[in-house]
Amino acid sequence: MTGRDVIGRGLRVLWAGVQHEPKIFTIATIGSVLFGLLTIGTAYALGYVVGHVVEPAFATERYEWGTLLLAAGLVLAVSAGKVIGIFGRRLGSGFMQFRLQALYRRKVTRRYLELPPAWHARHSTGSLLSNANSDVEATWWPIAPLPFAIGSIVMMVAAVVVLFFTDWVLALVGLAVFPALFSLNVVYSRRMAPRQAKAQSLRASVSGIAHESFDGALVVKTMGREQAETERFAAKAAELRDALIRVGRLRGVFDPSLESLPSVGTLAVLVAGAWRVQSGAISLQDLISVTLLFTVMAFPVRSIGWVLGELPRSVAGWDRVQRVLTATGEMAYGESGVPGDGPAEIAFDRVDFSYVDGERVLHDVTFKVKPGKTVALVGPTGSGKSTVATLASRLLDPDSGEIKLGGVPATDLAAADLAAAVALVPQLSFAFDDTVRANVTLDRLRPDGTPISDDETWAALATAQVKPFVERLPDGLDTELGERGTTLSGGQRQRLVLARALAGQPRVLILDDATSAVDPRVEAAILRSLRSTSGGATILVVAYRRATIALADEVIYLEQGRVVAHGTHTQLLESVPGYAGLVTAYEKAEAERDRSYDAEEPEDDLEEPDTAMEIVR
Ligand SMILES: Nc1ncnc2c1ncn2[C@@H]1O[C@H](COP(=O)(O)OP(=O)(O)OP(=O)(O)O)[C@@H](O)[C@H]1O
Repeated sequence: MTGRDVIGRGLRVLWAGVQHEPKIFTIATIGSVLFGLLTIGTAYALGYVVGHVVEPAFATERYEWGTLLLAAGLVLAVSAGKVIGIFGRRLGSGFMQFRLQALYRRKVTRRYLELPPAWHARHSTGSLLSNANSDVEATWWPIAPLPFAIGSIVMMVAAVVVLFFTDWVLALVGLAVFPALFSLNVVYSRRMAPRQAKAQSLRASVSGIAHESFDGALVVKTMGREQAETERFAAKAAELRDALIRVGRLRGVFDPSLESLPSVGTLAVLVAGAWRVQSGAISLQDLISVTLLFTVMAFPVRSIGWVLGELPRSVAGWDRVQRVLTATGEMAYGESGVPGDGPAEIAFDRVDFSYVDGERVLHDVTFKVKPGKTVALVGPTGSGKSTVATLASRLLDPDSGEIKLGGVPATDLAAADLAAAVALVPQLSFAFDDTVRANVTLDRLRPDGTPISDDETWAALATAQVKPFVERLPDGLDTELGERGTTLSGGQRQRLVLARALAGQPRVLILDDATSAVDPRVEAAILRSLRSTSGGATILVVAYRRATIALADEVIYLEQGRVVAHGTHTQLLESVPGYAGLVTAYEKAEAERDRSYDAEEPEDDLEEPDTAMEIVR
């Protein structure tokens, strides 16, 4: 992108911002123009004071009180006007900048949530954070000095006009200095563009690495990778440092030039002005006014540089924000609901799916889970169980074939209806830094529009076998869980997340290895409790334990993305050698684990500990 493009594009970005906040922008610009014109007024008012008060006082050695008061009034009036101008400009600029930043943060975050898991898999958390923070800030940084810069341009034009009325020679000095100032600002921003873009993208990389290191802190520590990880971060941080130094160097060259140009103008005015005063073409008052004009204008004119100098960063930020806002791939939702109430049927019909082009993960998957039934998905690792669970909850869409929920194609369901009807409890449980209650209810409303009550929350906690634990917490449902629920054990967190799914009274419940960190006896109790109390849900459970599998009404056995067998556990045990082998292996592993669990204290979290084992066939 060339420098000219940057200015053009940057101004278009700012124009988009102005269109969002036209009223505030107008107030800020009027304030700024007022300030600009009164800045010229200041120079001429002070010139008037010198010409009408100071000069006569030197000549006559006495004050003209009337003129003195008039001069004082003039200076005060100009200052008061400037105060109003500054107030309007600053308030308007701040409002505009912060409102736009807030608006675009919301837009970016909203878009993140709409984009599909495949998009998230391609973008690091660090760069997403950088989009929502520094990119949005960079985009709207120059909008704050924009009204000031517009006021300053008006001021420069007005100053040239006023100068022509004062003296054409001094006006020529102005005509030389002001365009030079403007041009210098333009060259500055063009040179700055590539440097700012580079620094902005490195900020995202540094943030990405930092985020990854913090997230994986435990791995880094336990694997003794602190040094390597520190070096990886240091290398990127050094690149960012160098990029910022290159930005700083350019600033170092241009800033003093921009600062000193008006002073050169002042000097030129003094030289030319002294000659004009001598030749009687202008008065001393005029010379003072023009000299002051160049001095007081130096500061506002810098605002043009603030805008132009930051435009490249703004454009770089805008491009990165737009990449998120215009990213496609989100799912289109229909407008249907899941018909009727109570448990809903899940049906897969000839479903093919691939994450990456050409690498098919599911082949021709067809099965039905009748309303209210519990079906276990069983298969070796990588056979596609999680993929089926993810498709069933419509986080992904199949390449071909169809998935129906309650007889309605999943793609026809409205987003809210889908979320209300289907709950997926994933392998990785996530808890918010909030209370137990907030984590379970998520402020959701029941179908009749009322909030989920405490009784319902307790019921969900009981079904998830975590009620006794929550009861023992110091503040019960009001207990704060800390960041990501770090105050909970893995099993407690999994059960809390399950309770969250249950509290929404889903009609389809999909458990993707959702209780892996839970004692097998508790897991069995959960499933039993789910079947007897939730009553309203069809359950699809990715299962790894014989006890869980045996609890299901039916089993779907997957191998390499294909449904190899579908029937009861007993039928499959007898007729499918692969299945029998896998379940036997699970059983052996469980026996090992059971021995270790038996050696520990018995779990007292079970709601119905005595019956939990009975249901294990
Ligand atoms: N996000 C992804 N991108 C690309 N390939 C993926 C992705 N997720 C899973 N896969 C691939 O899809 C196949 C099925 O994975 P899936 O997670 O569904 O299997 P699974 O049966 O649940 O395995 P496990 O029992 O180990 O959890 C695997 O070959 C896996 O490598």
